[in-house]
Amino acid sequence: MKIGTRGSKLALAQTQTIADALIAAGADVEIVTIKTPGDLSMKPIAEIGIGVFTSALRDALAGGEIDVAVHSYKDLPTAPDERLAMAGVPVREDPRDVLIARDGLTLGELPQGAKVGTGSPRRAAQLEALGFGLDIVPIRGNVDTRIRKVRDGELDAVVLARAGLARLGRLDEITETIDPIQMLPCPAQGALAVECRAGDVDVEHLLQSTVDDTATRAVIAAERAMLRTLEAGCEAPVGALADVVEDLNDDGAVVLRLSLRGCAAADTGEILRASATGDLTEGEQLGRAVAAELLELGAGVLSGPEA
Ligand SMILES: NCc1[nH]cc(CCC(=O)O)c1CC(=O)O
Repeated sequence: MKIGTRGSKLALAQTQTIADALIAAGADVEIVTIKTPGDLSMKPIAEIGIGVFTSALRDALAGGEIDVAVHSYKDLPTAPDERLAMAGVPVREDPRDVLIARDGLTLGELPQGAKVGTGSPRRAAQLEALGFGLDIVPIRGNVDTRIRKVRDGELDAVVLARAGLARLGRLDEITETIDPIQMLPCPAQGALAVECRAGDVDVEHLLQSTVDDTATRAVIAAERAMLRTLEAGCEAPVGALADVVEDLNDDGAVVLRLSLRGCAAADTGEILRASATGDLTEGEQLGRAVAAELLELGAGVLSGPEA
């Protein structure tokens, strides 16, 4: 079974976890790396286009060059690919964003005018809205490159996904895990998407029984439905975080519910927020409802070009 992945250190680390699970289940696997336009160009993501990290992998999968594709879920476009099946959504890593700053500093301790690197409009919009007077510097590149800009003194700090650092064994370099009250992560951040060809039922069943997690599917469904309703891509200034929470029903019994918080930047720079809870099985409806509230608050103005 050929498992396709991007060739970055992070992509290889996350693909290895899937390969290990399949090997443990008795499968014979080989990892195949595929170059994507997102790896070959250092232009801002918005200029390269949608699916820059995922389209080449999906084409290789549909064309039979590989049998399984492992993606960072948040890099996938919101439109489904009818050629493929989403066969596995493994337990996700901590979805929060983190700060890596010089001298062990936290966001609140950075001086006014401190240079904070991020290429993400979502992170930039939420950092600006904190009102700390930070100087947001657009950057791209892999995790190593971004952290090096802090070590070299070019930047005071960078904001990254905690999940990427966890997978690379670099959690000890974090100077603050940012509270979702200050910054909501990208929808599906920290989650993986494992696809096979539609109709390849043996592979689909194997993935479902080895790497799939029902609770993760529920939270991802809510976050992604919100994003899809806002017609925004992974580079849009949209944050979302769903959690499975305990609640009491009318009889006083404990039930599991889905809680979703979302935010979107208005063109004024103001961050609009909405949240709701719903049934565990109704992530889609919950996501659409929170998106509808954000649109009503004025988020419609940002559903322009996505990338
Ligand atoms: N935007 C690039 C990207 N795509 C996936 C991750 C790793 C985190 C994840 O798996 O969600 C990253 C790096 C980052 O945002 O710091």
